[in-house]
Amino acid sequence: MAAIELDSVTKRFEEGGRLSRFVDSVRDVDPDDVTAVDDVSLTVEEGEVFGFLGPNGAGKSTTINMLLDFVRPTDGTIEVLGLDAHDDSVGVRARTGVLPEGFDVYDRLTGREHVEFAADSKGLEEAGDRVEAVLDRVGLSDAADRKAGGYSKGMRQRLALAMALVGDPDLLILDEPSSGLDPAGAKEMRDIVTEEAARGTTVFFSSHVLEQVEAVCDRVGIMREGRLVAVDSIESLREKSDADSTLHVRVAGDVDAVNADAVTALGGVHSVTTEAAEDALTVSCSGDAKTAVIAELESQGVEVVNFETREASLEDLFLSYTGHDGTDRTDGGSAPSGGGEPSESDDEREVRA
Ligand SMILES: Nc1ncnc2c1ncn2[C@@H]1O[C@H](COP(=O)(O)OP(=O)(O)OP(=O)(O)O)[C@@H](O)[C@H]1O
Repeated sequence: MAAIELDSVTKRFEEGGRLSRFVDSVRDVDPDDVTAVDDVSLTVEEGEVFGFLGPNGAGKSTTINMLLDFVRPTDGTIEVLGLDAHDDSVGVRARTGVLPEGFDVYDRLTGREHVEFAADSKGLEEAGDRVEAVLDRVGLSDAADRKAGGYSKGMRQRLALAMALVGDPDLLILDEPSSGLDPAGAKEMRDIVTEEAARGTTVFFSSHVLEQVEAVCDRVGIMREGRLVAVDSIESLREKSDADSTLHVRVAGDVDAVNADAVTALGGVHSVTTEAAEDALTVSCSGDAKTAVIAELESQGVEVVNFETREASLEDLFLSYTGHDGTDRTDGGSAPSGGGEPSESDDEREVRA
């Protein structure tokens, strides 16, 4: 069963406040409205660790808020853990642990009282041992009876994680979970995500810290201007991306004898440089062009001594899919139905913005 199912979900925030009779009769949208989420369809399977990425303002928090019925979609349907996100929001929240972005503490309550409060809101009875266990798990046992107003930023974030974890939720929604954590805290948070996944919990994980995402996620979805422009495993996104991999090839004999123009002419190859001193050439190419490069060298009778590849980093991928490197990948490659094709021109979007 799917843990999260979004079907053609759109969320428009009405900014203009104009009466509907003044609204454009064709699109029925006030040009001052903000389309935070635009016709997004997405399925996250049970037990998956799913990374939700996108630049500032892409629509990630709005999507998360719709899963929890804090915000209602303008169009489309949302199911969480097999329940309707709106009609069964109480049931969804009882089985979901949430670490919200920008969580703040109640200064006068202790850490323990915060987690007890979270346990109470999830309807857990006699939760004392479970509260103790999650405080221990996030490394707050020693500080549990101190007022949270005196907690450091990292301790507040650990407390938020403890509140999300109490009651062994079926779904964990983590919005920027490593914010404020030092490297050791970020590693502990990753370990907790991995442990939760091993116990079968679905984790929906939004973050700007791409190494965190790469370390823990099975698949990622990339949002851009409200639309889901790619959904896949990081490995597949790498294969399909325009972001370059680098192939460094050492050859036997004179590298200047290589027909570099023929290599450059191969599909997916963007540049070739030769280094005579090292008898090597460096090829910048898309992930799936590397085999063709080696085959071309062999067909020229060049003996390949060895080769190394450097894959595009997740940051390169992110930039290539969100267009922040100057390219436009709104074709999405692997975007699911409703997520890939642009539904309006850039001009229209400028008018809206
Ligand atoms: N309550 C609201 N009223 C009006 N516009 C809103 C509201 N909430 C979000 N928006 C707008 O919707 C768009 C998407 O915002 P959202 O917070 O979902 O982005 P995000 O991807 O979570 O960004 P960030 O990474 O900065 O947190 C933005 O243009 C934002 O200004």
